[in-house]
Amino acid sequence: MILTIDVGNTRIKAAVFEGDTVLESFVFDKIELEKKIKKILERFKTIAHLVVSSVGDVEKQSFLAFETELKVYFVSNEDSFPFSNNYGTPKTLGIDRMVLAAGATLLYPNQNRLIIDAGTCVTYDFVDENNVYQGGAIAPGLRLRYESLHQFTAKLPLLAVQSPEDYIGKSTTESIHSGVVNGLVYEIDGFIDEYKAACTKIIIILTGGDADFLAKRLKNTIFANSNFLLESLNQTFQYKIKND
Ligand SMILES: Nc1ncnc2c1ncn2[C@@H]1O[C@H](COP(=O)(O)OP(=O)(O)OP(=O)(O)O)[C@@H](O)[C@H]1O
Ligand SMILES: CC(C)(CO)[C@@H](O)C(=O)NCCC(=O)O
Ligand SMILES: [K+]
Repeated sequence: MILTIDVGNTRIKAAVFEGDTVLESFVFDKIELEKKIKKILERFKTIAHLVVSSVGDVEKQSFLAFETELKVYFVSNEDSFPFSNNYGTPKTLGIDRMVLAAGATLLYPNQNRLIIDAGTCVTYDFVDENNVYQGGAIAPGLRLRYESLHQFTAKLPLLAVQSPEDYIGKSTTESIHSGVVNGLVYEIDGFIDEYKAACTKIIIILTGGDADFLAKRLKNTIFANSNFLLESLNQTFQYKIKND
């Protein structure tokens, strides 16, 4: 049994795996980290590995504290991955993006794949049918868009995410909801259309904290899987064990 942990820019996500199956998943704040891990380990006594991928600012020590009970493994850019990397700056490619690319490569062998992760940032990652990671895009996430409008203007209020009634906003709040939600939906549909035009066949995976909210609003029919990063982390670790 393994415990996978994804330290994101805002929150932490974790899941317990037995083979390829998720037994349970968790979301929590950084300050609760050690307490939550302890609780999970008490419930799932046969967890032998803690597998961590982190783009956040959590100290390694918080995880290393558990080394007396199990093996702790941090996924890094130095590991071997199931794809070859055509990114111009592979050393600065986010580890979350590498893990997503690895998961897509292993779970959907020899197909074009686009992984869209709608979290704090929205990232787009493309791995082609020859298992070459080609790159993608980084854009501000849903909540970040609301926060930036408020923070970098004098007059705009900070709103909570809400579905716009229409693309024509008839008030300040409606205009913000339309600009942020419709804007992001159009962006994602626009990217999907570009990739679909370039590839005759492509698998598209939508994940991250806003995946479900966005999936229902897209013109393109996309299956959302908010656990895809954790599943990919599990796959990446299994791949490492097999290839060591
Ligand atoms: N309690 C919450 N805190 C923050 N974001 C939330 C919360 N609930 C829902 N969300 C939504 O989830 C999005 C953030 O997604 P997610 O939790 O995947 O980000 P993250 O933890 O920063 O991970 P990553 O850095 O990998 O994107 C926000 O845009 C927001 O709309
Ligand atoms: C883009 C984020 C912040 C998304 O979590 C992360 O993947 C990251 O810090 N990336 C580094 C830059 C890059 O991927 O090229
Ligand atoms: K993200």
